[in-house]
Amino acid sequence: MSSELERVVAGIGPASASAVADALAHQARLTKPAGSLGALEEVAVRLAGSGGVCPPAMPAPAALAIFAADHGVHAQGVSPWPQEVTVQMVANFLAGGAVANAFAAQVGASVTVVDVGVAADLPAGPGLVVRKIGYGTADLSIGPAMSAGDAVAALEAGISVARTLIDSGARCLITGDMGIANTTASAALISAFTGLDPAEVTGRGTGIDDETHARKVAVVRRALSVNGIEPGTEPLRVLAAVGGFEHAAIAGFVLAAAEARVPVILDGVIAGAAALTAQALAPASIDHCVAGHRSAEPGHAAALRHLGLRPLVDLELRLGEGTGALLAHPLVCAAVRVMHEVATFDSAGVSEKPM
Ligand SMILES: Cc1cc2ncn([C@H]3O[C@H](COP(=O)(O)O)[C@@H](O)[C@H]3O)c2cc1C
Ligand SMILES: O=C(O)c1cccnc1
Repeated sequence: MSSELERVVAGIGPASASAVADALAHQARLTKPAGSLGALEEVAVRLAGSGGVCPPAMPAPAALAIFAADHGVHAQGVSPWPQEVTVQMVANFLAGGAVANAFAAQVGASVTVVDVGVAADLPAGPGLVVRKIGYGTADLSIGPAMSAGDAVAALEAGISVARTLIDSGARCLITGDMGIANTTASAALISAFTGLDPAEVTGRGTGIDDETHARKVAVVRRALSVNGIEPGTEPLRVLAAVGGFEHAAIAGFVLAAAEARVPVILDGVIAGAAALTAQALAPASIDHCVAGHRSAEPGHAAALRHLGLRPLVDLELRLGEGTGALLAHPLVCAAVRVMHEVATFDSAGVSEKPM
């Protein structure tokens, strides 16, 4: 591990037990039946633990970072879309025309696009951060997708983007991705980190027929065997062998947010695969994450189970870009606002339930 990455990992602490206890006690005194806010109570307690303070800081303003990269495994015919859609969608994000832009506008989040490995050059401009590690990864079904050094460089790109956003005032980070064929790399990472069979965690991505799906499962299986990935393989080696530059960068983004005790809302299957990588490098990093939604990809549900996270929203989205996480942001804010503004039985003079 590089010294910078090591420093971030060493700086990550777990949820504060005392803030969690304070949050649970506070929840119990609010003017509502115990447990009546369901999963939102869990989120509020989680954010108290993450920040180490009760009530937790409002998770706003929020900043979305969309990490974009290309994938050599595209050559195996695992996605119905041409590779150049990645760079075209980056231009679309910068012009404000993607679904992620509409959802970010709806919830008041800023949008930063990060080129960590798109297979074409993009002109620098407002809203675009260029931290290119390469022009797409190598084909992970033939050998390692990237070198160990490139994996660390991509992790550090994500660390640096998270720090810049936090330094400029963001109090909630939201993960986003763009990279044609990245659901294949996601499935390989999820299979490697959960131990589940590729057939259980490989989905239909942007929409593929049965024949393409069977090929995609075989590609994931071959990737794991060609690269010698087994249970217990060192996490950085797994990432370099079968990950994408955006997975590595999102993992770094999560680690840096966790170090700073700023909550991260995770998006779909790509974020899930990246969060498994972050968990393998620093288990406590997940204490600072909220699962924004559950995507339709089967690997995402598997990743969330392994992360121990309960998704807030399930709208059968299967888009990525950060869209599911953006939609969850107002729910996370509402959960925290309850802790600040709702009266207690004492303060409001409301009778408590007799024992
Ligand atoms: C127009 C378009 C916009 C997207 N926005 C996100 N994705 C999503 O789909 C891609 C992954 O699916 P697969 O592995 O099947 O290629 C990623 O780029 C992901 O961000 C998009 C895909 C397309 C086509
Ligand atoms: O789960 C996701 O985020 C997803 C699913 C399909 C395609 N792209 C992203």
